[in-house]
Amino acid sequence: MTWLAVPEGTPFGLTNLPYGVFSTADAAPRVGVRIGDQVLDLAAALDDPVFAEPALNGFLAQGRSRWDEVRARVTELLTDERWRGTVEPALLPLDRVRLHLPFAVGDYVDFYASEHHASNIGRMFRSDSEPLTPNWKHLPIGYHGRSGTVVVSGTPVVRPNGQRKAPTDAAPGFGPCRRLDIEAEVGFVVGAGTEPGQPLAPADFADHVFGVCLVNDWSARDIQAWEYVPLGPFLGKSFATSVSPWVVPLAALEHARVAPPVQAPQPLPYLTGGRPWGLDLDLEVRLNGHVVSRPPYASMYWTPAQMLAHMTVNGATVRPGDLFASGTVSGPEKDQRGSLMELSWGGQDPITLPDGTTRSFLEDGDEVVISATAPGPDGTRIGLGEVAGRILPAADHPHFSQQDPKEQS
Ligand SMILES: O=C(O)/C=C/C(=O)CC(=O)CC(=O)O
Ligand SMILES: [Ca+2]
Ligand SMILES: [Mg+2]
Repeated sequence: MTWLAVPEGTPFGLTNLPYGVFSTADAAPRVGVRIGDQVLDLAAALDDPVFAEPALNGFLAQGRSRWDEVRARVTELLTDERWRGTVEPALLPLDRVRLHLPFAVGDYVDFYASEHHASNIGRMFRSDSEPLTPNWKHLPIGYHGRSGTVVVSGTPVVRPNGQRKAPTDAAPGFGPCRRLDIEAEVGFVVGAGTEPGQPLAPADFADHVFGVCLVNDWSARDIQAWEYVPLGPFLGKSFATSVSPWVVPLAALEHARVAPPVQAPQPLPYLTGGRPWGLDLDLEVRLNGHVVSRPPYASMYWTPAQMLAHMTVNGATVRPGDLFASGTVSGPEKDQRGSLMELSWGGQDPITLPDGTTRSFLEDGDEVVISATAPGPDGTRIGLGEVAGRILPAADHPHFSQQDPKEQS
Protein backbone atom coordinates (compact mmCIF):
# COMPACT_ATOMS: atom_id res chain seq x y z
CA MET A 1 0.00 0.00 0.00
CA THR A 2 1.15 3.50 -0.81
CA TRP A 3 0.60 6.45 1.53
CA LEU A 4 -0.22 8.43 -1.58
CA ALA A 5 -3.81 8.97 -2.77
CA VAL A 6 -4.09 7.05 -6.05
CA PRO A 7 -7.35 6.51 -7.98
CA GLU A 8 -9.11 3.27 -7.01
CA GLY A 9 -8.02 0.43 -9.33
CA THR A 10 -5.49 2.63 -11.15
CA PRO A 11 -3.47 0.77 -13.81
CA PHE A 12 -0.51 2.91 -12.64
CA GLY A 13 -0.17 1.69 -9.07
CA LEU A 14 2.89 0.44 -7.20
CA THR A 15 3.10 -2.74 -9.30
CA ASN A 16 3.67 -0.72 -12.49
CA LEU A 17 5.91 2.36 -11.95
CA PRO A 18 6.78 3.21 -15.58
CA TYR A 19 9.55 5.66 -16.49
CA GLY A 20 9.27 8.73 -18.69
CA VAL A 21 10.74 12.18 -19.33
CA PHE A 22 8.76 15.26 -18.37
CA SER A 23 9.16 19.02 -18.09
CA THR A 24 7.21 21.80 -16.39
CA ALA A 25 6.83 25.50 -17.15
CA ASP A 26 9.88 26.24 -15.01
CA ALA A 27 11.98 23.08 -15.20
CA ALA A 28 13.80 21.39 -18.08
CA PRO A 29 13.08 17.80 -19.16
CA ARG A 30 14.16 15.13 -16.67
CA VAL A 31 13.29 11.59 -15.63
CA GLY A 32 10.14 10.73 -13.71
CA VAL A 33 8.15 7.71 -12.60
CA ARG A 34 4.38 7.65 -12.95
CA ILE A 35 2.30 6.74 -9.88
CA GLY A 36 -1.47 7.09 -10.28
CA ASP A 37 -2.06 10.46 -11.94
CA GLN A 38 1.16 11.95 -10.62
CA VAL A 39 4.80 12.01 -11.63
CA LEU A 40 7.59 11.44 -9.16
CA ASP A 41 10.54 13.67 -10.09
CA LEU A 42 13.43 11.22 -9.72
CA ALA A 43 16.08 13.93 -9.99
CA ALA A 44 14.58 15.49 -6.85
CA ALA A 45 13.83 12.24 -5.02
CA LEU A 46 17.02 10.26 -5.66
CA ASP A 47 20.66 11.20 -5.44
CA ASP A 48 21.81 10.30 -8.97
CA PRO A 49 22.50 12.96 -11.65
CA VAL A 50 21.44 10.46 -14.32
CA PHE A 51 17.81 11.37 -13.57
CA ALA A 52 18.40 15.07 -14.33
CA GLU A 53 19.16 14.16 -17.94
CA PRO A 54 16.53 14.81 -20.64
CA ALA A 55 16.44 11.13 -21.68
CA LEU A 56 16.47 7.71 -20.01
CA ASN A 57 19.62 6.58 -21.83
CA GLY A 58 22.06 7.14 -18.95
CA PHE A 59 19.87 5.12 -16.60
CA LEU A 60 19.32 2.46 -19.27
CA ALA A 61 23.08 1.99 -19.56
CA GLN A 62 23.40 1.27 -15.82
CA GLY A 63 22.03 -2.28 -16.23
CA ARG A 64 19.74 -4.78 -14.59
CA SER A 65 20.96 -4.69 -10.97
CA ARG A 66 20.73 -0.89 -10.84
CA TRP A 67 17.24 -0.95 -12.49
CA ASP A 68 16.08 -3.39 -9.81
CA GLU A 69 17.68 -1.29 -7.06
CA VAL A 70 15.95 1.91 -8.22
CA ARG A 71 12.59 0.15 -8.55
CA ALA A 72 12.93 -1.19 -4.99
CA ARG A 73 13.94 2.26 -3.71
CA VAL A 74 11.02 4.05 -5.45
CA THR A 75 8.63 1.43 -4.03
CA GLU A 76 10.03 2.05 -0.55
CA LEU A 77 9.71 5.84 -0.90
CA LEU A 78 6.07 5.51 -1.92
CA THR A 79 5.15 2.92 0.71
CA ASP A 80 7.00 3.85 3.87
CA GLU A 81 5.12 6.71 5.56
CA ARG A 82 8.45 7.97 6.96
CA TRP A 83 9.50 9.20 3.51
CA ARG A 84 6.29 11.12 2.93
CA GLY A 85 7.65 14.53 3.91
CA THR A 86 10.69 14.12 1.65
CA VAL A 87 8.81 12.68 -1.33
CA GLU A 88 5.67 14.85 -1.45
CA PRO A 89 7.48 17.95 -2.76
CA ALA A 90 8.85 15.81 -5.64
CA LEU A 91 5.36 14.78 -6.84
CA LEU A 92 3.63 16.66 -9.66
CA PRO A 93 0.13 16.21 -11.06
CA LEU A 94 0.25 14.71 -14.57
CA ASP A 95 -1.86 17.49 -16.02
CA ARG A 96 0.82 20.00 -15.03
CA VAL A 97 3.68 18.35 -16.92
CA ARG A 98 4.62 17.93 -20.54
CA LEU A 99 5.77 14.47 -21.61
CA HIS A 100 8.69 14.04 -24.00
CA LEU A 101 10.25 11.27 -26.05
CA PRO A 102 11.46 9.11 -23.14
CA PHE A 103 14.78 8.01 -24.63
CA ALA A 104 17.08 9.11 -27.44
CA VAL A 105 16.39 6.38 -29.96
CA GLY A 106 19.53 4.61 -31.16
CA ASP A 107 19.03 1.96 -33.79
CA TYR A 108 15.42 1.17 -34.59
CA VAL A 109 14.38 -2.23 -35.89
CA ASP A 110 10.86 -3.32 -36.73
CA PHE A 111 10.00 -7.03 -36.77
CA TYR A 112 7.14 -8.90 -38.42
CA ALA A 113 6.32 -11.40 -35.67
CA SER A 114 2.56 -11.90 -36.02
CA GLU A 115 1.70 -14.92 -38.14
CA HIS A 116 -1.81 -13.53 -38.67
CA HIS A 117 -0.54 -10.12 -39.80
CA ALA A 118 2.18 -11.58 -42.04
CA SER A 119 -0.33 -13.96 -43.64
CA ASN A 120 -2.89 -11.19 -44.22
CA ILE A 121 -0.34 -8.77 -45.70
CA GLY A 122 1.21 -11.58 -47.79
CA ARG A 123 -2.22 -12.37 -49.27
CA MET A 124 -2.75 -8.72 -50.21
CA PHE A 125 0.77 -7.74 -51.38
CA ARG A 126 1.75 -11.07 -53.00
CA SER A 127 -1.50 -12.72 -54.03
CA ASP A 128 0.29 -15.02 -56.50
CA SER A 129 2.52 -16.71 -53.86
CA GLU A 130 2.19 -18.40 -50.48
CA PRO A 131 1.11 -15.84 -47.80
CA LEU A 132 4.13 -16.66 -45.58
CA THR A 133 7.55 -16.55 -47.23
CA PRO A 134 9.63 -19.80 -46.85
CA ASN A 135 11.91 -18.19 -44.21
CA TRP A 136 9.08 -16.88 -41.99
CA LYS A 137 8.94 -19.76 -39.45
CA HIS A 138 12.75 -20.09 -39.34
CA LEU A 139 13.70 -16.58 -38.29
CA PRO A 140 12.02 -13.42 -36.98
CA ILE A 141 11.98 -11.20 -40.09
CA GLY A 142 12.75 -7.53 -39.55
CA TYR A 143 14.04 -4.36 -41.19
CA HIS A 144 15.99 -1.34 -39.97
CA GLY A 145 13.81 1.76 -39.59
CA ARG A 146 14.58 5.44 -39.24
CA SER A 147 15.26 6.22 -35.58
CA GLY A 148 15.40 10.00 -36.16
CA THR A 149 11.71 10.08 -37.03
CA VAL A 150 10.50 8.28 -33.91
CA VAL A 151 8.24 10.78 -32.11
CA VAL A 152 6.41 10.82 -28.80
CA SER A 153 2.67 10.28 -28.53
CA GLY A 154 0.67 13.40 -29.36
CA THR A 155 3.02 14.61 -32.09
CA PRO A 156 0.93 15.35 -35.21
CA VAL A 157 1.67 13.18 -38.23
CA VAL A 158 1.85 14.95 -41.59
CA ARG A 159 0.54 12.87 -44.49
CA PRO A 160 3.65 11.98 -46.52
CA ASN A 161 4.17 12.77 -50.17
CA GLY A 162 5.80 10.25 -52.44
CA GLN A 163 5.78 8.10 -55.51
CA ARG A 164 2.92 5.73 -55.81
CA LYS A 165 1.76 3.48 -58.59
CA ALA A 166 -1.29 1.25 -58.52
CA PRO A 167 -0.82 -2.04 -60.46
CA THR A 168 -3.20 -0.70 -63.12
CA ASP A 169 -1.32 2.63 -63.57
CA ALA A 170 1.00 2.89 -66.57
CA ALA A 171 3.58 4.96 -64.69
CA PRO A 172 4.13 6.20 -61.14
CA GLY A 173 2.64 9.51 -60.00
CA PHE A 174 3.73 11.84 -57.21
CA GLY A 175 1.58 13.29 -54.46
CA PRO A 176 0.11 12.82 -50.99
CA CYS A 177 -0.26 9.24 -49.79
CA ARG A 178 -3.77 7.93 -50.44
CA ARG A 179 -3.50 4.77 -48.37
CA LEU A 180 -2.25 6.05 -45.02
CA ASP A 181 -2.36 3.34 -42.36
CA ILE A 182 -1.46 2.49 -38.79
CA GLU A 183 0.33 -0.49 -37.28
CA ALA A 184 -0.37 -1.32 -33.63
CA GLU A 185 2.87 -2.65 -32.18
CA VAL A 186 4.78 -3.18 -28.95
CA GLY A 187 8.29 -1.73 -28.63
CA PHE A 188 11.19 -3.11 -26.61
CA VAL A 189 13.68 -0.64 -25.19
CA VAL A 190 17.29 -1.82 -24.95
CA GLY A 191 19.11 -0.97 -21.76
CA ALA A 192 22.53 -2.58 -21.37
CA GLY A 193 24.46 -2.74 -24.63
CA THR A 194 26.89 -5.29 -26.06
CA GLU A 195 30.37 -5.31 -27.59
CA PRO A 196 30.85 -6.12 -31.29
CA GLY A 197 30.82 -9.89 -31.80
CA GLN A 198 28.84 -10.64 -28.63
CA PRO A 199 25.68 -12.47 -29.70
CA LEU A 200 22.94 -12.64 -27.09
CA ALA A 201 20.85 -15.71 -26.28
CA PRO A 202 17.10 -15.52 -25.59
CA ALA A 203 18.06 -16.18 -21.94
CA ASP A 204 19.93 -12.83 -21.88
CA PHE A 205 16.75 -10.87 -22.67
CA ALA A 206 16.01 -9.47 -19.19
CA ASP A 207 19.64 -8.41 -18.68
CA HIS A 208 19.62 -6.28 -21.82
CA VAL A 209 16.04 -5.12 -22.33
CA PHE A 210 14.79 -2.54 -19.86
CA GLY A 211 11.12 -2.31 -20.72
CA VAL A 212 8.23 -1.96 -23.07
CA CYS A 213 6.33 0.86 -24.81
CA LEU A 214 3.56 1.07 -27.40
CA VAL A 215 4.37 1.86 -31.02
CA ASN A 216 2.36 3.08 -33.99
CA ASP A 217 4.33 2.36 -37.16
CA TRP A 218 2.48 4.75 -39.49
CA SER A 219 2.57 3.23 -42.96
CA ALA A 220 1.94 4.70 -46.43
CA ARG A 221 0.68 1.57 -48.18
CA ASP A 222 0.67 2.98 -51.72
CA ILE A 223 4.25 4.29 -51.40
CA GLN A 224 5.29 1.02 -49.70
CA ALA A 225 3.73 -1.28 -52.32
CA TRP A 226 5.59 0.45 -55.16
CA GLU A 227 9.01 0.95 -53.53
CA TYR A 228 9.60 -2.18 -51.43
CA VAL A 229 10.80 -4.69 -54.05
CA PRO A 230 13.44 -6.00 -53.53
CA LEU A 231 14.93 -4.26 -50.47
CA GLY A 232 11.91 -3.87 -48.18
CA PRO A 233 10.21 -1.00 -46.33
CA PHE A 234 11.77 2.45 -46.88
CA LEU A 235 9.99 5.82 -47.34
CA GLY A 236 6.56 4.27 -46.84
CA LYS A 237 7.47 3.84 -43.18
CA SER A 238 10.19 6.38 -42.40
CA PHE A 239 8.13 9.59 -42.13
CA ALA A 240 6.97 9.02 -38.53
CA THR A 241 6.81 6.28 -35.91
CA SER A 242 5.04 7.20 -32.68
CA VAL A 243 5.83 5.77 -29.23
CA SER A 244 4.02 6.01 -25.89
CA PRO A 245 5.62 8.29 -23.29
CA TRP A 246 5.85 5.69 -20.49
CA VAL A 247 8.31 2.80 -20.59
CA VAL A 248 6.97 -0.04 -18.44
CA PRO A 249 9.87 -1.95 -16.88
CA LEU A 250 10.05 -5.71 -17.57
CA ALA A 251 9.83 -6.23 -13.80
CA ALA A 252 6.22 -4.98 -13.94
CA LEU A 253 5.32 -7.54 -16.62
CA GLU A 254 6.16 -10.67 -14.63
CA HIS A 255 2.44 -11.64 -14.47
CA ALA A 256 2.03 -11.06 -18.20
CA ARG A 257 4.70 -13.58 -19.23
CA VAL A 258 3.21 -16.55 -21.12
CA ALA A 259 4.45 -19.26 -23.47
CA PRO A 260 4.26 -18.18 -27.13
CA PRO A 261 2.21 -20.28 -29.60
CA VAL A 262 3.80 -23.65 -30.46
CA GLN A 263 6.69 -23.09 -32.88
CA ALA A 264 6.95 -25.71 -35.61
CA PRO A 265 9.39 -26.35 -37.15
CA GLN A 266 11.58 -26.15 -34.06
CA PRO A 267 13.75 -23.00 -34.43
CA LEU A 268 17.55 -23.33 -34.60
CA PRO A 269 19.27 -23.64 -31.18
CA TYR A 270 20.38 -19.98 -31.05
CA LEU A 271 16.68 -19.00 -30.96
CA THR A 272 15.78 -21.31 -28.08
CA GLY A 273 16.15 -21.47 -24.30
CA GLY A 274 15.56 -19.14 -21.39
CA ARG A 275 12.25 -18.26 -19.80
CA PRO A 276 9.27 -17.87 -22.13
CA TRP A 277 8.73 -14.26 -23.18
CA GLY A 278 5.33 -14.40 -24.81
CA LEU A 279 3.35 -11.50 -23.31
CA ASP A 280 -0.35 -11.45 -22.51
CA LEU A 281 -0.95 -7.79 -23.40
CA ASP A 282 -4.41 -6.65 -24.54
CA LEU A 283 -4.14 -3.85 -27.09
CA GLU A 284 -6.95 -1.55 -28.16
CA VAL A 285 -7.03 0.65 -31.26
CA ARG A 286 -9.38 3.66 -31.33
CA LEU A 287 -10.08 5.74 -34.41
CA ASN A 288 -11.68 9.11 -33.61
CA GLY A 289 -12.71 7.70 -30.24
CA HIS A 290 -14.25 4.47 -31.51
CA VAL A 291 -12.69 1.08 -30.82
CA VAL A 292 -11.90 -0.52 -34.18
CA SER A 293 -9.72 -3.42 -33.00
CA ARG A 294 -8.50 -5.33 -29.95
CA PRO A 295 -5.25 -7.08 -30.93
CA PRO A 296 -4.02 -9.75 -28.47
CA TYR A 297 -0.23 -9.70 -28.05
CA ALA A 298 -0.25 -13.29 -26.68
CA SER A 299 -0.89 -14.52 -30.25
CA MET A 300 2.52 -13.27 -31.50
CA TYR A 301 4.58 -16.14 -32.96
CA TRP A 302 8.13 -14.90 -32.20
CA THR A 303 9.02 -13.63 -28.73
CA PRO A 304 11.03 -10.43 -28.12
CA ALA A 305 13.78 -12.62 -26.57
CA GLN A 306 14.09 -14.45 -29.89
CA MET A 307 14.08 -11.13 -31.75
CA LEU A 308 17.01 -9.92 -29.61
CA ALA A 309 18.93 -13.16 -30.16
CA HIS A 310 18.36 -12.99 -33.91
CA MET A 311 19.27 -9.31 -34.13
CA THR A 312 22.69 -9.96 -32.52
CA VAL A 313 23.52 -13.43 -33.91
CA ASN A 314 25.85 -11.96 -36.54
CA GLY A 315 27.82 -10.04 -33.92
CA ALA A 316 25.92 -6.75 -34.36
CA THR A 317 25.86 -4.65 -31.20
CA VAL A 318 22.90 -3.23 -29.32
CA ARG A 319 23.21 0.04 -27.42
CA PRO A 320 21.26 1.74 -24.63
CA GLY A 321 18.24 3.42 -26.25
CA ASP A 322 17.94 1.02 -29.19
CA LEU A 323 14.32 0.25 -29.96
CA PHE A 324 12.98 -2.88 -31.55
CA ALA A 325 9.31 -3.23 -32.28
CA SER A 326 7.32 -6.45 -32.54
CA GLY A 327 5.66 -5.76 -35.86
CA THR A 328 1.94 -5.32 -36.23
CA VAL A 329 -0.06 -7.19 -33.61
CA SER A 330 -2.94 -8.99 -35.33
CA GLY A 331 -4.93 -11.82 -33.75
CA PRO A 332 -6.83 -14.55 -35.60
CA GLU A 333 -10.17 -12.72 -35.54
CA LYS A 334 -11.25 -9.94 -37.87
CA ASP A 335 -11.73 -7.45 -35.03
CA GLN A 336 -8.22 -8.23 -33.73
CA ARG A 337 -6.30 -6.89 -36.72
CA GLY A 338 -3.71 -4.20 -35.99
CA SER A 339 -3.81 -2.27 -39.28
CA LEU A 340 -6.53 -0.65 -41.38
CA MET A 341 -5.23 -2.45 -44.46
CA GLU A 342 -6.24 -5.70 -42.79
CA LEU A 343 -9.42 -4.35 -41.17
CA SER A 344 -10.71 -3.03 -44.54
CA TRP A 345 -9.02 -5.82 -46.53
CA GLY A 346 -7.08 -3.42 -48.71
CA GLY A 347 -10.07 -1.13 -49.11
CA GLN A 348 -12.46 -3.82 -50.38
CA ASP A 349 -14.45 -3.90 -47.17
CA PRO A 350 -14.33 -0.47 -45.44
CA ILE A 351 -15.10 -0.31 -41.74
CA THR A 352 -18.09 1.73 -40.58
CA LEU A 353 -17.65 4.02 -37.59
CA PRO A 354 -20.57 4.65 -35.19
CA ASP A 355 -20.98 8.15 -36.67
CA GLY A 356 -21.93 6.50 -39.99
CA THR A 357 -18.73 7.39 -41.84
CA THR A 358 -16.57 4.65 -43.33
CA ARG A 359 -12.81 4.21 -43.50
CA SER A 360 -10.46 2.10 -45.55
CA PHE A 361 -7.45 4.27 -44.72
CA LEU A 362 -6.86 7.43 -42.67
CA GLU A 363 -8.31 10.82 -43.60
CA ASP A 364 -6.82 14.19 -42.66
CA GLY A 365 -7.92 15.10 -39.13
CA ASP A 366 -8.32 11.48 -38.01
CA GLU A 367 -6.91 10.62 -34.61
CA VAL A 368 -5.63 7.15 -33.72
CA VAL A 369 -5.02 6.09 -30.12
CA ILE A 370 -3.46 2.72 -29.29
CA SER A 371 -3.55 1.63 -25.65
CA ALA A 372 -2.82 -1.59 -23.78
CA THR A 373 -3.13 -3.28 -20.42
CA ALA A 374 -1.46 -6.35 -18.92
CA PRO A 375 -2.23 -8.67 -16.03
CA GLY A 376 -0.73 -7.58 -12.71
CA PRO A 377 -0.74 -9.52 -9.43
CA ASP A 378 -3.98 -10.82 -7.86
CA GLY A 379 -6.29 -10.17 -10.79
CA THR A 380 -5.30 -6.48 -11.15
CA ARG A 381 -4.35 -4.83 -14.46
CA ILE A 382 -1.40 -2.61 -15.18
CA GLY A 383 -1.47 0.00 -17.95
CA LEU A 384 0.98 0.63 -20.76
CA GLY A 385 -0.64 4.00 -21.37
CA GLU A 386 -1.31 5.06 -24.92
CA VAL A 387 0.27 6.26 -28.13
CA ALA A 388 -1.79 8.86 -29.97
CA GLY A 389 -1.43 10.78 -33.21
CA ARG A 390 -3.56 12.96 -35.46
CA ILE A 391 -3.16 13.22 -39.23
CA LEU A 392 -2.36 16.64 -40.74
CA PRO A 393 -2.77 17.33 -44.48
CA ALA A 394 0.24 16.75 -46.72
CA ALA A 395 2.59 19.69 -47.15
CA ASP A 396 3.27 21.21 -50.56
CA HIS A 397 6.52 19.85 -51.89
CA PRO A 398 8.91 22.85 -52.11
CA HIS A 399 10.41 21.74 -55.44
CA PHE A 400 7.38 20.15 -57.08
CA SER A 401 3.92 21.65 -57.43
CA GLN A 402 0.86 19.42 -57.11
CA GLN A 403 -0.46 21.30 -60.15
CA ASP A 404 2.64 20.40 -62.13
CA PRO A 405 1.66 18.61 -65.36
CA LYS A 406 4.08 15.82 -64.33
CA GLU A 407 1.66 14.93 -61.52
CA GLN A 408 -0.20 11.84 -62.63
CA SER A 409 -2.81 11.04 -60.10
O1 LIG B 1 4.95 -8.06 -46.13
C1 LIG B 1 5.42 -6.96 -46.48
O2 LIG B 1 5.85 -6.78 -47.60
C2 LIG B 1 5.49 -5.81 -45.55
C3 LIG B 1 4.97 -5.82 -44.31
C4 LIG B 1 5.05 -4.62 -43.49
O3 LIG B 1 4.20 -3.73 -43.53
C5 LIG B 1 6.31 -4.45 -42.73
C6 LIG B 1 6.16 -4.17 -41.28
O4 LIG B 1 6.20 -3.01 -40.85
C7 LIG B 1 6.12 -5.35 -40.38
C8 LIG B 1 5.05 -5.39 -39.31
O5 LIG B 1 4.66 -4.37 -38.78
O6 LIG B 1 4.63 -6.52 -38.95
CA1 LIG C 1 5.52 -2.32 -38.67
MG1 LIG D 1 7.49 3.93 -39.19
